[in-house]
Amino acid sequence: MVKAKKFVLRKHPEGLPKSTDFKLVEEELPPLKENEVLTEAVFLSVDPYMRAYMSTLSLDTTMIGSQVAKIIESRNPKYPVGKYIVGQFGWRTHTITDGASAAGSGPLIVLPDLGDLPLSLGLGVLGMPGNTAYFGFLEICLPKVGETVVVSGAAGAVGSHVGQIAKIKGCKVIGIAGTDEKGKWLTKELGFDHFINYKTQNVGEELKKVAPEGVHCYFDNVGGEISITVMNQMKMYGRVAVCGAISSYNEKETPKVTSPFRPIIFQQLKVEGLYVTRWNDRWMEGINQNLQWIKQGKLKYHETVTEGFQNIFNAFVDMMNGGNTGKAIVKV
Ligand SMILES: NC(=O)C1=CN([C@@H]2O[C@H](COP(=O)(O)OP(=O)(O)OC[C@H]3O[C@@H](n4cnc5c(N)ncnc54)[C@H](OP(=O)(O)O)[C@@H]3O)[C@@H](O)[C@H]2O)C=CC1
Ligand SMILES: O=C(O)CCC[C@H](O)\C=C/C=C/C=C/C(=O)C/C=C\CCCCCO
Repeated sequence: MVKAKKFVLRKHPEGLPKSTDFKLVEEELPPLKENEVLTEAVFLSVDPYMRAYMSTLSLDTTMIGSQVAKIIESRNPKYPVGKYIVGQFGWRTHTITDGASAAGSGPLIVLPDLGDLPLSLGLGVLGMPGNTAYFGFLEICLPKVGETVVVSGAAGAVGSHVGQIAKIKGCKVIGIAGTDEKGKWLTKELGFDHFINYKTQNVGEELKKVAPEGVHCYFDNVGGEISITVMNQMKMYGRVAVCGAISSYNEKETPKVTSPFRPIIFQQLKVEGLYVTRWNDRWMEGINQNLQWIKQGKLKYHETVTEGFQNIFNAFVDMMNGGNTGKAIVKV
């Protein structure tokens, strides 16, 4: 009999989540039924959406999240033992699934052969964040060669990926993030043209200096005043991809911000929200293109790894506080 360990939500958090909002429990798993497989987590993802969803999750249910898991027992020929899958199984060590009804949304996929690349990329550049960057930027910002692109949350899983795709597409790229170390990584390693530290610099003034021509595309991961500031400097008919609003996830009420309607109307901006499951039917298109760019050396990835399933809460809060560069993951 396999005993799974899992974190359940004990309390809806107020502000930044606390470890006491969760409880680590064990669950005895039953024998497999026809078509079921037993999986064992090897890497787990921690993502900002988890905080956005927490207030709607039922108490005493397993905290949501995706993981790369190894199939360790199988009664389903589609998922043989030894294969690795990406599944929305939540914060748990072992899971029984029949594939068709995988927990959560998003496709349950068998990881393609990644050669020497780490399996954990299935949670980052070759998974949901990578497809968010690929589809969210290319399908909504519709970048053109020579255009100026601004990315907020630029040093994170999605933002650092968007900026690199923008460089691949021949754009000038300005990243906004919260530490100078992140800025150095963006400009020296990833080829961003400029960096603005929103914690220590005046975003509006710095943006005017590095983009006097104005901004064609804004890929927004953070929302709030940063975004209004960028939108005020956008060119006529600029495009805004609204991917996330992490600046508000820990707030009880949606924070009051300066109205964005003046730039939206006067600069006739196209502002479009996105949710990556929109492209579930093209999932492998994004993964394959991102994989090709990695192999060509055009797309670099970085992971901030926390060791130990028991430390997943720390990994989550550390990411929410800006402790990560690139994709934040937990290695079991
Ligand atoms: N719409 C969709 O389908 C999807 C949306 N998202 C969204 O994209 C965004 C980025 O996600 P992801 O790349 O996974 O996360 P990241 O890897 O970027 O990690 C979150 C980062 O957000 C930054 N941050 C935290 N608080 C604030 C704040 N108050 N103001 C500005 N920046 C802040 C921190 O970096 P720093 O040091 O710069 O502060 C932190 O490292 C999130 O908003 C997420 O919800 C992600 C996936 C899919
Ligand atoms: O179980 C689920 O359905 C979660 C799906 C996770 C899956 O991996 C696919 C997509 C993840 C999308 C992430 C979206 C975001 O991060 C943005 C989420 C919420 C925005 C809330 C804005 C609140 C403003 O105050």
